[in-house]
Amino acid sequence: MSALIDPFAKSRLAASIKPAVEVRGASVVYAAADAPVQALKDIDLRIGQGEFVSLIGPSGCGKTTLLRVIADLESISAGEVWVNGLSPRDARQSRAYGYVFQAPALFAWRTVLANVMLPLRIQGMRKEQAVGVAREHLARVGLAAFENKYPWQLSGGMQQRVSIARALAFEPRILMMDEPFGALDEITRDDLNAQLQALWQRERRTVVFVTHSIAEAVYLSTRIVVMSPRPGRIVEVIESTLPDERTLELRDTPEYAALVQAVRKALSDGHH
Ligand SMILES: Nc1ncnc2c1ncn2[C@@H]1O[C@H](COP(=O)(O)OP(=O)(O)OP(=O)(O)O)[C@@H](O)[C@H]1O
Repeated sequence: MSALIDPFAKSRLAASIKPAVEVRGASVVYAAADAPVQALKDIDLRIGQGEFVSLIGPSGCGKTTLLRVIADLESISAGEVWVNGLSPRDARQSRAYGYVFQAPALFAWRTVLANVMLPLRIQGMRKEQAVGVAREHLARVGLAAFENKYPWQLSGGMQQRVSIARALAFEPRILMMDEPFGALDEITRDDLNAQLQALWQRERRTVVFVTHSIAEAVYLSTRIVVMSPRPGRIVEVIESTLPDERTLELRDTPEYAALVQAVRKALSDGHH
């Protein structure tokens, strides 16, 4: 049968791609002074290479915990986690992750260029090479002209772009983003969403993205993981029907509205 008319060709291809992240039956219980807190319960999630996956759910449902478990910043109480076929610890040691937090976390006394260079230098890269790599990544987020500024001389949105350049500079295979645009105004957020989408288009890196915004999740993701209130469980995984190439105008289409509706419904189902 020709591949062109083989109805299962696409799903077979997807199944053959080695997963970037595999979480099986994972639970996290935090020890607390009064009673233990079950943050995650029985999470099963497989993320393919090059996917853009958002985690969305009510405050305190364990989104950050799940991101931290994948990135080896938190350990699981039960289950298994594999990243590129390695344990999260081995993946971290092989520098699989780039991490972008809600606050830009830049060093105020270092220039923009020096901030982006820092992890490269810690990794042992020669200074001249680190300058070149840092400049290249600053250019990709549109900040080439700002390399000699200090973080406090930049707007919040520009600072967050510096953090993204820093996370991408050592070419991580997986970009972990924990509400990176949550503290920004809506216009800046739209702008950075469009830039991040274009960046993902170009590089097709695996992204795991935590957000509270349904609009942001639908605009950016290839799949949206909807979580329930604590203990966090996966209520539904919604596959995007939008084309890979997206512009902000796409948000006015019926397909976009239908996805927003589906996420809203899953969030509400998770509460019951
Ligand atoms: N170190 C810790 N010790 C005890 N409890 C914790 C710890 N870290 C998180 N928790 C609790 O675990 C639950 C999940 O927290 P987490 O930060 O993962 O949720 P979240 O979905 O990212 O929340 P938000 O959207 O508000 O950022 C919360 O109830 C939180 O209070």
